[in-house]
Amino acid sequence: MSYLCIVIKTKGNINSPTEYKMTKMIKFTKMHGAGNDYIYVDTTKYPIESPEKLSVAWSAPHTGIGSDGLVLIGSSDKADFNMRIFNADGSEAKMCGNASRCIGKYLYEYGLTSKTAVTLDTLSGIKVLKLHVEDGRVDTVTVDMGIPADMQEQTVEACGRPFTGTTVSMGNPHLVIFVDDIKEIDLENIGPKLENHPLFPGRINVEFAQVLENGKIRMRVWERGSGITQACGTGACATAVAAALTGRAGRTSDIIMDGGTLTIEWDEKNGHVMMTGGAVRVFDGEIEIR
Ligand SMILES: N[C@@H](CCC[C@H](N)C(=O)O)C(=O)O
Repeated sequence: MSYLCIVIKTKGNINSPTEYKMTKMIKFTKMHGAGNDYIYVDTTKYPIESPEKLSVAWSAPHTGIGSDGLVLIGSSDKADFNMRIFNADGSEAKMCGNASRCIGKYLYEYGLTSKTAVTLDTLSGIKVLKLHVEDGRVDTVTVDMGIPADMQEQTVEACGRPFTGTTVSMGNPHLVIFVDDIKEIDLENIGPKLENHPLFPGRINVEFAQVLENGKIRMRVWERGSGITQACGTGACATAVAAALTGRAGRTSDIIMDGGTLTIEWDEKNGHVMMTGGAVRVFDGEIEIR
């Protein structure tokens, strides 16, 4: 089977062409985890040269495919597979919780692995994915997200008012702010101000959270490089960690986001954060690169 179609168009004399135009067809899969949607490309079959630019172009809702960013699946000499994640603005992040679950589903259901424990090489280290399979399909995935770091209380001003939150790194940086009523938060305006606050020179992901009853936490996220998304896996982990650290919750929380819920357990013994949730394939497609 041929996966790559290359069309070379020439202008002028064939012996001294003045311009070559190469068109490549790239097969991709659109997937989401709790509504956090990315375009997935298997780069072992479709190598990609400028993922930063393609992430911007393909993520655009009207002129592209429409997504929160681009995820590249590749091979690794340290783990079973490799993941690279690009936000909708083309910036590369070190880790993505929702994408790691979707990759687990992709690998198993497209026959790239028959393992149900898969290791994934990311810029934030090797993550272990445990696939929960039902009737040959990956229903949910548990990811060992590692040990949270850089936890600190911070007060930051935005839109003329102070916000006190907890910073948590889950490989990528988060600022988690607990509020009494999440509906009162104007995330569209406050989010970008906090993301780009001078206190965070590398920019930051921002989560607003409200504690509900029975270990449930309602959270909304403004993602660095992508804006408001329906969910953030690393953000859900950061929220659960911040809630436990500040005595607002125990070691296990259900984080309810706009697009779905993730269960987060912060293991008391080894300090690792375990994230469990679904992964959904939306459609397969083909797109041309010129
Ligand atoms: N949506 C992701 C995180 C993606 C990267 C983030 N925007 C960053 O720049 O750090 C998740 O599910 O974790």
